[in-house]
Amino acid sequence: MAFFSRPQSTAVKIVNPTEQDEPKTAPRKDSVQRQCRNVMIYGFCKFQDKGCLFSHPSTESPQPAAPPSPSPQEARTSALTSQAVNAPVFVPKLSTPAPVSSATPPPMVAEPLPTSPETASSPSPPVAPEHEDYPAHDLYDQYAYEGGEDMAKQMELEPHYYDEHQYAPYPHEYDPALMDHTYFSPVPPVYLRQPLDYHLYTPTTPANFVPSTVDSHFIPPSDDLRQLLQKRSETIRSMAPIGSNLPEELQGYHTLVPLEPTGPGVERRKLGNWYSTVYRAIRSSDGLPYALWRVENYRLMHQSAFAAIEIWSNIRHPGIISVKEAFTTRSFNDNSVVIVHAYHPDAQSLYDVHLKLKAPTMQMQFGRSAQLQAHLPTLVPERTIWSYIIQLASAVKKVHEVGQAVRMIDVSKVLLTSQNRVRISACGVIDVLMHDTPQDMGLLQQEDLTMLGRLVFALCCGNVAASSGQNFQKSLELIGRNYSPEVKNVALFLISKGGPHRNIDQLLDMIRGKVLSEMEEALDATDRLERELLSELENARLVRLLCKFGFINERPEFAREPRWSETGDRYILKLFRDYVFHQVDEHGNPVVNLTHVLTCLNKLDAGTEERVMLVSRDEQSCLVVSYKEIKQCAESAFDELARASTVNRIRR
Ligand SMILES: Nc1ncnc2c1ncn2[C@@H]1O[C@H](COP(=O)(O)OP(=O)(O)OP(=O)(O)O)[C@@H](O)[C@H]1O
Repeated sequence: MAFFSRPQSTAVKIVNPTEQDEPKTAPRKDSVQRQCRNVMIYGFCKFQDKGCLFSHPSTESPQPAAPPSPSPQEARTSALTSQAVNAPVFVPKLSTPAPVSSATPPPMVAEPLPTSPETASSPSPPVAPEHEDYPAHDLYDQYAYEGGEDMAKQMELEPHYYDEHQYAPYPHEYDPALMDHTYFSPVPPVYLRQPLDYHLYTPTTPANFVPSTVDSHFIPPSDDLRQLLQKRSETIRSMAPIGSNLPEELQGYHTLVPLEPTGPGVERRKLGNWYSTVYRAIRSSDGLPYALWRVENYRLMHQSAFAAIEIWSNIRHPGIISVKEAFTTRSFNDNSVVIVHAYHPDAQSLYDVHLKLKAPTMQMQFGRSAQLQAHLPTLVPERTIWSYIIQLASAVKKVHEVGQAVRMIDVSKVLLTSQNRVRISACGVIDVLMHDTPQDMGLLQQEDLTMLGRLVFALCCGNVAASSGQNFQKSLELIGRNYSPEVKNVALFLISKGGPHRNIDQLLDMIRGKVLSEMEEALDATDRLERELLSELENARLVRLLCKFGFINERPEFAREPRWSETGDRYILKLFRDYVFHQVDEHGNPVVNLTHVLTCLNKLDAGTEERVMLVSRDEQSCLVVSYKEIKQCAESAFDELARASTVNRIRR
């Protein structure tokens, strides 16, 4: 089969329009040509001879007789008339209303006009509001809006133009009885909702407003973001090295993978008096990955040790890695305690990112001096330092608010989980390990601030021990040289022994100005992600469509069904499938054109009127059908299938 192009539409010659062809432009709606609203409502205008500027048809009778069979426009006018019998007299608003005399009672509304029984009883159809039907008091604004400023000005200059008593009939309160119910319909209007044209992709915000190629503070350029997410998916699926010798099952978790190097020869640091290892494992009940903190050789004597875990499991904050649960286990052939946290694939500690000496990768390129330089950690930019301070301060604030202390804010325990996004890990671990050592919570919270100060020193100076005794002065000078005085102040405030008055709120007050720009970046990130999401929105729709096609096409039970045979109505689905996926070019080579497939599927989903020529495999017959017809056919085939699947389930 050859690749068919879409049937061409008939060519239409484009010529300059002649004068006769040109549409007659409607005469400008000047106020003088506009019919007076009083005439429309009441059939006459009492100001006709008193200077009313609107047009008044030369009719003798102020009460026009109802026409025998009204045209739609007339019917509408009669409906309006029937509703307007109690309406107040139309009085254009003046900017300086004349005072109302209290002595003379204001004239009341016009007498109800006799209406034809037909128009009086029949409910009026919902009518879209038009300018003419707006309440009279909006008319002044209407003129100004439509460009009738001259008229409006004229009205303004003639304050005595109207009878001053005419102002009173207007009630100050909103009277529903006076409402034009064609406008404020008590019954919700019925709309015929048209489906979206899915073949037209939803436009996103203009690229220069939310640029996706720019490396913003929290979100890398779109391509990198996708790579990053792909890499994370891959990380989640990675396997443990062979010979890891890990338990197959651990209290409802399986497929353990160590997240740090283990085994003989690996240098290990202790957490307090204990060694710890972090694993990733899949939870059987939900199939999701979690980070398991295992503290080795720890014999837990009392269940009360887990009291803090309950508190931690209720803390939700974007700067804290959530705690799920904790348990003891002997599956590692020892007494281990395991604390389960949320897992963030490819997370790296701040130590690994900023402080760890990097391998000398540039040796070949730049020689020995470059090699030595390559070992040195690079200076962390001030913007990044502020971002970390703000995020961590916000996390600390949350923890202190619930009467808890973080107890572990360290470059090795703060993880970078995505671009410039940090989270405190290992929460609850120290609480479990030290559960039998009573501690003053106020002091622990003070210690949190000091630990945050040490972290700031370490990051600014590229040295874990930057805030320790002998390094302190030199580190302070270094911070003063490389960072703004505000960073230095914050670092000093945090590290100083401030006494019980030093608290997280004071820190937040100090960094208030920086929080604003952080928030802007965060909102920018939300916009960026929303835009990315929007561009992926159509994927799910197309997958669903393809799945439907997969379900209905080539089912063995349809092989002898007359409806799917060459004379059956479902035959077009077979041919359409060939048209979309099985085309060959004029040399008989398969056409593998994703754009063609997507275009066809989108048009099918939209059910467009566009026609397509479908040719049988033997090229003996061809059908010209619209996408709309194919869609109807596909939907009815799928509905039948879906119904059959339910029936069988019920029978079983
Ligand atoms: N919740 C988590 N999600 C994803 N990865 C994590 C999580 N918690 C820890 N990790 C990973 O596990 C690694 C080991 O964590 P750990 O706290 O033991 O760090 P470390 O650098 O080995 O510190 P230490 O030397 O004190 O043990 C971290 O570097 C981090 O990459």
